[in-house]
Amino acid sequence: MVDDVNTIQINLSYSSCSSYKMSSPVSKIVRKVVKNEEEVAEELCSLIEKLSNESIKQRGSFTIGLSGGSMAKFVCNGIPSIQTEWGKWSLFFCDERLVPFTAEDSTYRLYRNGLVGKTPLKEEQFIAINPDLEVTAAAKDYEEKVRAKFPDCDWPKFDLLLLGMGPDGHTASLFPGHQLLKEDNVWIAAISDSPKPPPCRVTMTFPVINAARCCVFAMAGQGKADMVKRILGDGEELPTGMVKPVRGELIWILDEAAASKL
Ligand SMILES: O=C1O[C@H](COP(=O)(O)O)[C@@H](O)[C@H](O)[C@H]1O
Repeated sequence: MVDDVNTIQINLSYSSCSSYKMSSPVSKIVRKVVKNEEEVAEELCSLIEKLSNESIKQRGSFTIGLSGGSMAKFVCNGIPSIQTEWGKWSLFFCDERLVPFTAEDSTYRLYRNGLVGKTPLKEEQFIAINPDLEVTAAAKDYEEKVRAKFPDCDWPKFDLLLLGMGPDGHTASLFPGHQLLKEDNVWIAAISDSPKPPPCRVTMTFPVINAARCCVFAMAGQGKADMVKRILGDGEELPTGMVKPVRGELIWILDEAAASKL
């Protein structure tokens, strides 16, 4: 379990809304290195268990944002065994590929297949995109769905966002050098020129990500080591390095291989 996580409550407020300033420093950063991929999943899932129970105790619900790729594997393998009040969860997507739910690369599909039937979570608890819409309409529609869960907010305050990091340093569908890195008007943005296929996606914007109570990166393997060093060691301002929760906590869970160049 992440050593310092017990102090997380210091940063929590009871509201589900947040204000946002681009330049605010991150409140707290925790870095945890474990042995291997299996331990990354265990560490991540104990953290999810702990934060879900704290959120439910304090606010009566748990709001979590999911990412695709390797994060889905960690979560789907590990969380079926945690102890939590599953009925109080709402699951959102930090980003999603605009493909049918039957497509291999649909992130919703990964989580639905991995969690519904294997946990008490029900399909209705997933706040998913409408993949039949054109990309700008899909982003607008998804923002409306998220706003309905966070009424009257400037910026929503998710209890936990699970984020990945691509080999180019992207996170969610926020890619290096892309104009969306500066987007601070909308909660959910459309991207139709993603350098990583598929080209059309919807993504949470940085003000939403950085308003969360807690953001977590979890990764394993030598393939992540160079980029981990560039972000955490050299402090490069790539999208992953721009995740700086304003009044929240930032947690990195790495295996020894991913941390090997730090
Ligand atoms: O395309 C995406 O990639 C990132 C990173 O995935 P990973 O497999 O390299 O961990 C992921 O976080 C994002 O949700 C996804 O759309």
